[in-house]
Amino acid sequence: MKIAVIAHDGKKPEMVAFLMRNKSKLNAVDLVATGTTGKYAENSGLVVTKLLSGPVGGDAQIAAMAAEKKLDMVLFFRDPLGKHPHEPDVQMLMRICDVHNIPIATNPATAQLLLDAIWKKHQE
Ligand SMILES: O=C(CO)COP(=O)(O)O
Repeated sequence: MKIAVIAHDGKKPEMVAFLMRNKSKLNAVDLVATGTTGKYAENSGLVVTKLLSGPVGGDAQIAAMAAEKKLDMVLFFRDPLGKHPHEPDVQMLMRICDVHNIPIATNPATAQLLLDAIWKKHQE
């Protein structure tokens, strides 16, 4: 199972807390993240493949993986109160996930529900 994790700066602490809380489930998962998110994510002790930082193409790299159906799920801890110079990339990533029917969570509550669901499905 391959899961992409992305967090805007204002949401990185929540993202790390989420990873720590779900470490037992995520240990067996192939995790990929945008650059800075990945560095923070490693604080949880999980192994993470780091791509480019979001504003310089990381979101686009994750979108490309989604378009090629190489991802099972995207966990995107968005900060709706922040300004992002790469907002077009953010919109593009969400659009591509919708185009290719890739599950995408944009807040921690949905991320938890999606992870629990995909985990249960894989246990069956
Ligand atoms: O900008 C991002 C998501 O849009 C995340 O990028 P970083 O993980 O490099 O901070």
